[in-house]
Amino acid sequence: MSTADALQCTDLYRFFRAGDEETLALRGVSLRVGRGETVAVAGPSGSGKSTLLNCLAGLDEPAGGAVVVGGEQISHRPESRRARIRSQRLGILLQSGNLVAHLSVRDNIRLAQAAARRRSANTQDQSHPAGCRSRTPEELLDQVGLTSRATAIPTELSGGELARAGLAVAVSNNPDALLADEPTGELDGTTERLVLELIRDRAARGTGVLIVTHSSVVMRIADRVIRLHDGRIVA
Ligand SMILES: Nc1ncnc2c1ncn2[C@@H]1O[C@H](COP(=O)(O)OP(=O)(O)OP(=O)(O)O)[C@@H](O)[C@H]1O
Repeated sequence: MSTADALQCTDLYRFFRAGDEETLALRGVSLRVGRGETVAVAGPSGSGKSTLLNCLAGLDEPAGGAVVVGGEQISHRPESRRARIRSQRLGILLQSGNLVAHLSVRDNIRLAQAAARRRSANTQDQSHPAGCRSRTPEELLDQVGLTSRATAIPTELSGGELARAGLAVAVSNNPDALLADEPTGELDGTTERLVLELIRDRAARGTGVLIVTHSSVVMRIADRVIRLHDGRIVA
């Protein structure tokens, strides 16, 4: 098992240009998330939180700086390489959801695991990034309390069930790092606590967790809170 941080970025810059207008969404952001650590990222609307998460996930390319996941650089790499690193080393929970609409919850988990295995086979990299074996779909369904909903498709699930199913898929590859954008935004108190317990359990198994959030409950369970303002870390 690598002793590298779960996730680290150095001096990230990201500009957006619309017509004559240029927005500096990230201005030199550096951070590290250790294995087993949970870090919350907070900040006002427009401070750069989603842009940061997208760059960390390799879904967006920073203009400058570097992102390293589990010891492997994901930034400034061809999309095929970024996709392989995402699939093997990252769990990503975006507000837009991470489930394939026509597949059952169980098949969504199987699909994510098969993609990670296929990419491992292609690169001869058989390591389990976070240092322990991946859970089976049945174990993951049990853990998120969805055994009885295993064959349901996403449109048949409640908001809380969708959040739990999304989390099961995001951690199904036993990721080095879990990146979540407002994972509890729409949830009632009970479901929020359950989702946070599951995230904490994942951290206890060695995954580094980074959560973009406005929730004071999420900030309380985090080991650290990073505050962004105007594309910079201010605390
Ligand atoms: N595709 C884009 N084109 C132009 N500007 C963008 C684009 N995406 C983000 N921005 C700008 O970059 C800045 C940071 O946006 P970002 O979405 O990262 O903020 P945020 O902190 O996630 O906001 P919120 O809490 O409202 O989701 C904002 O000024 C935003 O308008």
